[in-house]
Parts: sequence; C-alpha cells; structure tokens
Amino acid sequence: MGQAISKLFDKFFGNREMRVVMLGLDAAGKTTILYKLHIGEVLTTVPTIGFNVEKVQYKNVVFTVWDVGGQEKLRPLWRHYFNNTDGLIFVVDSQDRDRIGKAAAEFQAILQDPLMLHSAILVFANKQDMRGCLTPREVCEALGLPEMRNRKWHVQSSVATKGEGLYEGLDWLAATLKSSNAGRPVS
Ligand SMILES: Nc1nc2c(ncn2[C@@H]2O[C@H](COP(=O)(O)OP(=O)(O)OP(=O)(O)O)[C@@H](O)[C@H]2O)c(=O)[nH]1
Ligand SMILES: [Mg+2]
Repeated sequence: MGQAISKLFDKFFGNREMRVVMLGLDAAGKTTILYKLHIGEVLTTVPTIGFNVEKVQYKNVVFTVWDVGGQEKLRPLWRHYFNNTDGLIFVVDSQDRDRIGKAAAEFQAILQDPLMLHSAILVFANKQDMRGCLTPREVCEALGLPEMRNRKWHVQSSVATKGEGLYEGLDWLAATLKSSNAGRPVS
C-alpha cells in the first residue's frame, strides 16, 4: 500500500526524464540555446559537426537534449537521433527569409518519420532581436503548423543570445509531455 502511494506520488510529483532532440538548419541557434539552458551563458559557438548532448534540469523534469549539427551534409544523419524521442525542438532563424522554405521542408520530413509520429513539437522562432525578421506567427504558418491538427505543437518566440523565451518553451514541453505521460521516472 505504502509503495503504491509512493509510486503514485512519483508519477505526479517525482522527477521525470525526457529525451529531446533539437534540430534545425545550420546557424539557427541550437547550440546557443543548449548552452544557455545548460550553463546559463552564451558561448561562442562554431558550427556543430556531429552533436552535443547535455542534461538540463528544469522544475522537476530532467531533459536530455541532443543538439545535432544542421549543415546540409549532416541532415541525413538526423534520423539516427529519433529513437525514443519524447519531444522535438525545431529551431528557426527567423531572420533567414531566404531559407524558411528549406527549413519547412526539413521540418515536414522529420515529422513524417515513423519514429517521430508521436513526439511533441516545440518550435523556437529564434533571433527575434533581428530587424525585419519573420514574426512567430509567420514562422508558424511557413512551417505548416496550423494544418497539423493531430499533433501537439507550440511556437515560442526566442532570443537565444539573451535567454529570452527559452524557459517558456521548456515549460510548454514539460507540461505537454507530462500530460501525455511521456518520459520516464528518474531512477
Ligand atoms: N542575433 C542573434 N543571434 C543569435 C541568436 N541565437 C543564436 N545566434 C547566433 O547565431 C549563430 C549560430 O548559432 P549556433 O548556436 O552556433 O547555431 P546552430 O544552430 O547550432 O548551427 P549548426 O551547429 O551549424 O547546426 C551564432 O553566431 C550565434 O551567436 C539570437 O537569438 N539572436
Ligand atoms: Mg550547433
């Protein structure tokens, strides 16, 4: 009985671990986001060849965040990170109007992968500090999100270099993953 109650308590209040993969075109700001969340600082980044992975504890969720390089030649490798993924973070450089169509095509391709059919989708409309950038609503429409009725998605405005919007995004992800009972209790 005591054990059952303790299990129930853990289910609702205990730490949970969630695996999240963060993708997006090169220079969207993925690595900047990862380290701003992980160590609270903006690092000088170089283009990622391969991946970075860090744990980010927020409230009672431990996110294991995989940040995978976004250069064109690296994109075929993305699918190797899809297994057991609870959430997708897709980062868009909102100032890069020329490549928003390319970003949308890559985004749609990820979502059609059988391993990603059930993942929650958090989009960071990043670089909102740049003049003339696409608004979060424009990013949302360009990615085709309004037509996606059977997926859980959220577009979050962000400025990774100032840390703006990042925890709001994690809040949504944590709440969404929890309500669908995704993730695993931390052992
Ligand atoms: N102005 C502005 N610059 C940003 C923002 N976020 C990231 N950057 C800059 O964008 C550049 C690319 O950032 P990265 O984090 O390395 O991009 P990435 O998505 O990891 O790129 P790949 O590793 O090649 O896939 C860096 O110079 C960052 O400082 C932002 O919100 N605003
Ligand atoms: Mg990177």
